[in-house]
Amino acid sequence: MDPSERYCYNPVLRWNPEVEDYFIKAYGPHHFSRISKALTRPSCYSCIRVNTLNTTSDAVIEKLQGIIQDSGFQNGVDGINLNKTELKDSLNDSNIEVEVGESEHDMNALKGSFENGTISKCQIPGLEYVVFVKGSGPHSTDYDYAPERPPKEVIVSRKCAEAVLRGAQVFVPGVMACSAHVEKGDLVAVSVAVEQPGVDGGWATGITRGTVLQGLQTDPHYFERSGLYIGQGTTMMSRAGIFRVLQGIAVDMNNRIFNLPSFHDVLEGEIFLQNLPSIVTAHALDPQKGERILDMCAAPGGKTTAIAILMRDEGEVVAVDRSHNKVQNIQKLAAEMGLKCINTYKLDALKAVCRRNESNGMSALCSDKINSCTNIQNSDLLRLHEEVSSTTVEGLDADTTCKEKVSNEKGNDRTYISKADIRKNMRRMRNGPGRNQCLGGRAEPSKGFSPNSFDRVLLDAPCSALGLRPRLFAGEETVNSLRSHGKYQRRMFDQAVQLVRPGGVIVYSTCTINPGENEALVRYALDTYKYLSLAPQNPRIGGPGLVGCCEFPDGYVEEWLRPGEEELVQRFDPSSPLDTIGFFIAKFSVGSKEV
Ligand SMILES: C[S@@+](CC[C@H](N)C(=O)[O-])C[C@H]1O[C@@H](n2cnc3c(N)ncnc32)[C@H](O)[C@@H]1O
Repeated sequence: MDPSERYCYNPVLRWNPEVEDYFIKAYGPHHFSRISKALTRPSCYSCIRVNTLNTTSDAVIEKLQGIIQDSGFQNGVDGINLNKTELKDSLNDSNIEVEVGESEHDMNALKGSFENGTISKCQIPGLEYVVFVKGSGPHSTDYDYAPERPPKEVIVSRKCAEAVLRGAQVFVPGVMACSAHVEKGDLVAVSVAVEQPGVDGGWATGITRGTVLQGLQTDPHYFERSGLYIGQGTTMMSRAGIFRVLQGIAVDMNNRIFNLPSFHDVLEGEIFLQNLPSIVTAHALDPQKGERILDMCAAPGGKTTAIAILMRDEGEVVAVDRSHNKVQNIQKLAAEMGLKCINTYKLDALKAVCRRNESNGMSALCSDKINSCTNIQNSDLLRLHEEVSSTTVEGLDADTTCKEKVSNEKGNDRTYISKADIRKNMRRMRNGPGRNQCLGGRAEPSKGFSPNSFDRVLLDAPCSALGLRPRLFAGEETVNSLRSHGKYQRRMFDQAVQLVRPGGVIVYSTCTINPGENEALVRYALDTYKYLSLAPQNPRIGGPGLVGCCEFPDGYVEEWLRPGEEELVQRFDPSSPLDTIGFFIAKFSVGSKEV
């Protein structure tokens, strides 16, 4: 095999065959293949939301420029220097039709945002507080291959590789296999073990941790790893060390396929790394000062804090999540950003509505102040909740569903102190103690809220996360698991509808490309609740939704949007010039519930 075909990054995303058929019906074969390709790559820029209550975009840009200079990025070491033409080309390099009218205007504003340099302000009206930092890639890497002297290699797990593509290092737990005789300081080619179809019809990588590689075709999964090389690095310990210690950096990645500056733990309280569609979601909700807002699936709090800042910290944002630890994370983020209007609760969003108990004469004990029920003994309601909960998909828990801020970098608790760590500590000293140092309070449980008690509700639903990038494998979702996600989301939406007041607003969003969790939810909402209508969103930079329906081999028909509805939702296509994650936003106006 030609080494240039083997030692390169050209992954093909694998899907469950039925899911692939379904998506091909939805998008057409060429468009779906572009989406699949785009999903294997990270977006070409980092998107930073500035906390306008504490600072300004200009101040943040100045600080980030200093940090980038300190870290050597600007010296071309990491290839981040913005090449205007390159970037404009990458934004234009698509066959996807860009929507017209307002959206085209916003789209041009987005392109314009990149024209001033490496770090730039978003030029979409209203989003000037969003800052973009341009990355680069894909770069080709010379792995110094010679027929008799194949490069020393390290194979990493898929999760590790996805984190590396986003800018992380290779940590010890991520290493699956390594060449014999690797010593500290060796240059190694890093490839990824991706799931392959197994004999039992499932998927498996088939590589046991600790496998010795010879660099020969007899190595396990040699041919499958063709085109799955994610860069070159220097080992920070010997082969024996890598498989003996439990943590630390195993490979310092110094020759990456994609270079994206990492701003984790930088300027805490002043900025938040957030995907552009998530920021747009908060705008679509259009929260007003003094209102009472519910964020039903709020952790880690990215959209909660964006909403609170749009409200200038005036009013109340009730942020709930079913995971205790995740609720604490929202509290920490709110404290870090200095936001006072956020109240957090641990609550299963499927049980978010509490009612007066009319059947046994007991009154619901709802706190007048916060309308949060602290006690409820309605057996009928509880039974209903049990039924609803039983539709929960196995494994659809907090950790697997909130993938927007995926943390694969398990090895972050490392003992090795790199120059990067020293720089980080210096920055911390400059920036104050930050999120990790501030204590989170207790995650107060809630038994739910009174019907009609919120002006606006955001349901950023747990989903299949099939829009997240970069992704190297998509075979785990089946048509049935996708349908289960849809059922779960409809049950949550039912709760949202009860909690919002007449005249209020519901925004529903997901980070998946699956129409069954997007357009089909909108169809369910409009057909079930006649007093709901789709509302226009501002800004609108995403594309139109999918119109029509899909008939499955088992006869099930999934209905999407009807003509005229498509321009009222925002669908962020990962293969479009915006280069965002796959995302979907629908906004509903709530009419009189009496009808
Ligand atoms: C997509 S993430 C939310 C991201 C968040 N809105 C943000 O922007 O930072 C989905 C969240 O839903 C939570 N979740 C899943 N099932 C839930 C349930 N039944 N009740 C409440 N939260 C749930 C997960 O713990 C996860 O944090």
